[in-house]
Amino acid sequence: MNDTGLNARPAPWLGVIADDVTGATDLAGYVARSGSTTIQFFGVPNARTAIPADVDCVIVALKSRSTPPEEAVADSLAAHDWLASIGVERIYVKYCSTFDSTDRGNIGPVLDALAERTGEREVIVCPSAPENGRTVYQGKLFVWGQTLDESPLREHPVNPMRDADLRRLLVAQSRESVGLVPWQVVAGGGTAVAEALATEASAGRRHVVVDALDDADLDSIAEVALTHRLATGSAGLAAAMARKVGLARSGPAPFVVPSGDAVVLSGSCSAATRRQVELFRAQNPSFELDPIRLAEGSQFVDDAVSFVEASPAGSAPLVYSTADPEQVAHAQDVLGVQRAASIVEDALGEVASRLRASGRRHFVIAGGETSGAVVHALGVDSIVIGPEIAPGVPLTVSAGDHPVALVLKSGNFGGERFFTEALGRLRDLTPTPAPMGGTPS
Ligand SMILES: Nc1ncnc2c1ncn2[C@@H]1O[C@H](COP(=O)(O)OP(=O)(O)O)[C@@H](O)[C@H]1O
Ligand SMILES: O=C(O)[C@@H](O)C(=O)COP(=O)(O)O
Repeated sequence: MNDTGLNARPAPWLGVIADDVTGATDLAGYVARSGSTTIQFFGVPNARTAIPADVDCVIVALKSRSTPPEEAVADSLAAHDWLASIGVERIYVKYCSTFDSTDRGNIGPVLDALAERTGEREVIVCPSAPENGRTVYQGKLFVWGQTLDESPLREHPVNPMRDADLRRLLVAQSRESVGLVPWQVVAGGGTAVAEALATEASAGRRHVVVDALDDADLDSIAEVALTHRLATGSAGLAAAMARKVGLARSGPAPFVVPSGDAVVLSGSCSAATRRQVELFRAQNPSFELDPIRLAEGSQFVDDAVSFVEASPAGSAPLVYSTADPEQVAHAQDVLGVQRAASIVEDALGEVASRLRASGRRHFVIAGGETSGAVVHALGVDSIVIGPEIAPGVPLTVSAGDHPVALVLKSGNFGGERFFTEALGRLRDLTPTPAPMGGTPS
């Protein structure tokens, strides 16, 4: 109670700073699964942004995964300060479960800055996400049993990951020393983890990689993370924290999908998305965007928009730049890595905004950077999180007037038939229009 005798509005129990859009939605889906009402903003909201009542988890999705460290630090501190201004006392930094960062990696500088700003002495570093095959053992990151550097992530177009040793990766980026809590300790439970973290901190190792092989390990780590002002990792540890918190308040907010036609937009070149595109293309209208042809002016956004609009009514066409590593390398040789990426991102963003203007309302998007570009082009500021389609990929609807339904898929996630599954879920959740003169369903 406050001094007016009324219940003060409780602050969200978790504030999240995520380094990309699909990373944020990945975490959002897991947290919402345990009953926390979750809202995700794109970029740092301004001081006038209203937070709906009874929100349990507020996420700020940045686009900082590949930006220079100074920029990532400034954006992350701004996100922290805004979260603090709405009363959040526990911050979670969400990076990729495959620890994606460039050569001038910015995860270290962001953790250094947030450790200082929050005053946290023991910074848990735990990218483990067992449901999506990411585990950490003796400080090494595994992806479905392969070490990170031997997994398909070694061929990522922008952040190729060629080392699996998290301590080595972080030491190269951070001004802090980096410790380890090995699995043998984690298996001993939360108290053992807390003691080991304290030992590492008193030896001067402020950032501490913590092993986790499964959800039971994450539950032990979550016990400790919930006593900290700052914790960091992928969606896995945040999900374990949400499980411990349980149904925070009133349960998930009502979730209404607007009606309209769908389009699938894919800019991810991950192994998982390449397979999803290949299977979907075989049975649905599809249009390939080629960065070299776009750059030289022999292909235009108009071509893709016209193609989608000429596709059979009710179909969900695919527009994609998804390509295999040789094709990507060729485009990068000709255009440069960043230019190839931005040509594709700009084109997919423009395709999306033109299709929205002509009435399309369902957008299924593959790729983190790609999703960021599309959401920006659509002018979406925030989304409400709905049910999950696959681990780490929830259905979402934009907040405010004229909503659109968005499925923002991390490149690596989803089964082989993901696009068909997502479109089916969208159809199932869209209210059927009432017959003329009838009562709406
Ligand atoms: N054909 C292509 N050639 C070069 N770069 C591409 C091509 N298609 C997509 N890209 C770029 O590759 C990057 C893929 O990253 P992203 O969208 O985050 O996918 P993921 O989630 O798989 O990492 C984007 O920046 C995108 O613009
Ligand atoms: O943690 C994860 O693996 C994802 O949430 C994620 O961040 C993936 O990144 P993208 O593949 O760039 O979408």
